[in-house]
Amino acid sequence: MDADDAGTDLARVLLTKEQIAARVAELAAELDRDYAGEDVLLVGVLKGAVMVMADLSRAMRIPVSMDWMAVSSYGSGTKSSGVVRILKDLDADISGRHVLVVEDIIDSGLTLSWLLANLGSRGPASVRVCALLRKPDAAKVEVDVAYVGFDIPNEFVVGYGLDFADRYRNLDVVGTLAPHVYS
Ligand SMILES: O=P(O)(O)OC[C@H]1O[C@H](OP(=O)(O)OP(=O)(O)O)[C@H](O)[C@@H]1O
Ligand code: HPA
Ligand SMILES: [Mg+2]
Repeated sequence: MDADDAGTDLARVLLTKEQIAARVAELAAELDRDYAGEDVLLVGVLKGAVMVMADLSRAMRIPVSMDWMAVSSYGSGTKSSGVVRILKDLDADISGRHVLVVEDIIDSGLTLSWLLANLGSRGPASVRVCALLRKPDAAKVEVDVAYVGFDIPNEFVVGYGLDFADRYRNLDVVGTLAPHVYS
């Protein structure tokens, strides 16, 4: 689905599919350099990270493994509840492995800070984060994100994996939602 298909539901397109693809390719090249020769496990955080995981992993040239976790803090609203639940845990044992958490967005940082503590307690060789989007002005906790695609304004966004009430994930751009959709 593109911005035209979304019609008046989108207030503004923040990132076009070309901008997203170009930045994902740059991040992949950086990861190829930093993890060359290492055993790296990409951990995608469902469901939002599906698109960036698919595109980032395919743009990488080094071999990787992939696993998934499902945690949810937003439910169907536009505000983080701050309460993180594990809906699906990793299949892999990460002890001694280099873990790269792949996220669509760091908003308040609450989800990630909880996740990093949780993964860190499992004895990995390293844990780093790659997030397509980050909202610097929304941070409630500081989390160290090694790889960031774009810093964006503190507005609720949808597309490229990001949802509102489980919709708009299949939008090929990232944009802000018109108020009539959620009010
Ligand atoms: O920094 P935070 O304020 O914690 O927000 C970021 C998290 O919120 C979203 O997940 P969500 O709970 O909406 O689940 P979903 O990916 O299945 O939509 C997003 O994918 C991140 O995981
Ligand atoms: O801006 C957002 N949009 C969609 N999902 C989100 N989860 C955290 N922030 C956002
Ligand atoms: Mg969501």
